[in-house]
Amino acid sequence: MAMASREGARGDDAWSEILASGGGGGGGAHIGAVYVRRRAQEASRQRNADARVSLAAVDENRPSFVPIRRNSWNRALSIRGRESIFFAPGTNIQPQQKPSRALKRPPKPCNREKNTHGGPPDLRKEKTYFEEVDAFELMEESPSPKNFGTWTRGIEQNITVHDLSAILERWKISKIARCATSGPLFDIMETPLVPSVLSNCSTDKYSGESFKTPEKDRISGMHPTRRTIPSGYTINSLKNISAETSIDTSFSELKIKDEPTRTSIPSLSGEALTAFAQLLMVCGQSVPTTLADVFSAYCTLGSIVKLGEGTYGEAYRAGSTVCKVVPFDGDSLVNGETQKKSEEVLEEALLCLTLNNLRADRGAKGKEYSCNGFIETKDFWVCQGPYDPSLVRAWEDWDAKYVSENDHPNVFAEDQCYIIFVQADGGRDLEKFSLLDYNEARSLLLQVTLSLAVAESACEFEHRDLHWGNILLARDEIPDKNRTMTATLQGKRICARTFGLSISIIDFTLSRINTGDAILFLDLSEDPELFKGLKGNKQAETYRKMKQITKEYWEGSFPQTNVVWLIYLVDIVLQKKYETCTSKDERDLRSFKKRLSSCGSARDCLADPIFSDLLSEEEDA
Ligand SMILES: Nc1ncnc2c1ncn2[C@@H]1O[C@H](COP(=O)(O)OP(=O)(O)OP(=O)(O)O)[C@@H](O)[C@H]1O
Repeated sequence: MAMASREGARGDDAWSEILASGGGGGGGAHIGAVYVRRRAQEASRQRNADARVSLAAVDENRPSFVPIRRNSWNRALSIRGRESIFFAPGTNIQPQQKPSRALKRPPKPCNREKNTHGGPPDLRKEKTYFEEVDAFELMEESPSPKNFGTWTRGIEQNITVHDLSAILERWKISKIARCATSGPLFDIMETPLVPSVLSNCSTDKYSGESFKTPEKDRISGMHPTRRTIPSGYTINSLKNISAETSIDTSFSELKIKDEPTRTSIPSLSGEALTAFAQLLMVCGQSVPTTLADVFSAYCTLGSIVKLGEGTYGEAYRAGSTVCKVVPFDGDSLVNGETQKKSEEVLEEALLCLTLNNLRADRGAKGKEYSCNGFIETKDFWVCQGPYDPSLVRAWEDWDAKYVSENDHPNVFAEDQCYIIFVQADGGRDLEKFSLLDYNEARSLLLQVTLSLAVAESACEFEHRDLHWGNILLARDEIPDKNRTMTATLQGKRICARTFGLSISIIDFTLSRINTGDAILFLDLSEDPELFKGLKGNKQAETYRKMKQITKEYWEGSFPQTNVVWLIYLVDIVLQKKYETCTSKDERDLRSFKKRLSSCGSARDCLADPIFSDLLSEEEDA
């Protein structure tokens, strides 16, 4: 079974082991809270079904790879409401059970390490936490948002450094409080404690086994979950907290009022903040700003170009960055869908920040795990107000050329809220990108495999939606066939030949990750439509394979879901082909695909002979 091989291959010298033994497993991970990004019924299934039908079939006799025109019907999926299951390190979790429990008050940040791990209080954590808050308050003293352009952050290549640890800590506390007031949607469980690696997403050393999310097959009797109450939490005390701190502060209370510079933020001692307030905090803002203010920090408004669209977001090029604009918290349907809520947007931001932590240029040197294959999120902004005319113009230009499936931006209310994800420009998505030759095809496959292997080993990452619209490619302007990229896997520096291609994986809407303190995932069982795509359609079949693998236990760690997307990717390469594709190339790719089906994780796949001449190991990082 996949899990067995995953565990079996974990060792001190992962890379040698991979080379020698044909691969290891998904590696260890951390344990924390589980948050379900739960989807609700959709408003416009039919629209998507129609689109699916129209584009799915390439050839009647051949399985289709082709999703709907705008990449996939899952674009129309909604994430509406989340359940939360908290569990302590070492816990075996059981799906969907809500036992009765009493919870105690959450400790303050300064006590958390002690309370959770039995060690001394970690004052460093408290310090960084308050540094984050201080930084935030300094921002409030900064020039008014009206003079946004003068702020010393987020502009062009400047990257805002977020204290993920502090953000997660605050988010968790607030989340618990929110859950406590909103009914029995979450569990807290405790088993013997092992250290947690809060928010570092395995960039520090850990011994994989200690931090692994419990596997489902362990749950069925072998290791019955001991559900007890972690110290410091009771339902009643949580309710008290939320009452004390007005956790139900409505969004309207936080909206821009007449005074633009300072919005009152719930007191720090109260711990809990609304998701909207936390989102502002993550963005380093006291109040929302305007779309024009954000975009003019990156480019002149006249130069904005729309690059692509999804159900939730419109991607625009702004200078050297790409800004993905996602409306949220509004009542109106957008593209037939309910808008995302602040909480969902906040959790997506946390996921992006966790993946950012894997980047080689972020955080501590000598990381155990690093890779640059996930799109870099440079910043986030909360905006409110009319859709800027410069964006409307860019939207209409794109529509004239490609015919948008999205609603015209004039549907948005004048006081609509938006989150802007400021990302690196990853290039063109695979759907539109033409590979030149077999080496580029292998480079694509290798970089995706390597990125997944690192993230899967570091933080139990599973993308779960890696269709061709979610892989971006860029080719070096000056081709250098000897170009390499490096990644770190369990402390070993790996060098991979790229043949001048670089890939970026985007769109983590369906993804699952273990931040070290929390598991973020989407409960796909709430969306049966996802699994009803056309028979023979490669993408639809891939969702169904994931369902088989996970047995609908979506909170669990199943690195094999990464493998099925790699198999899908080989199919795409075989289908797209490239001019110089020979029958030998095709044969090699087909046998690679066959071998993939016996892999249990992306890390297993990395050991495949198809990559062997492209990979080398560097001296210890
Ligand atoms: N960082 C980026 N660099 C270049 N192009 C991008 C970038 N981000 C997004 N795009 C373009 O915009 C398109 C839509 O982006 P994305 O998939 O993130 O939107 P979405 O609304 O999250 O989609 P979904 O409906 O699947 O949730 C992509 O397929 C790609 O063409």
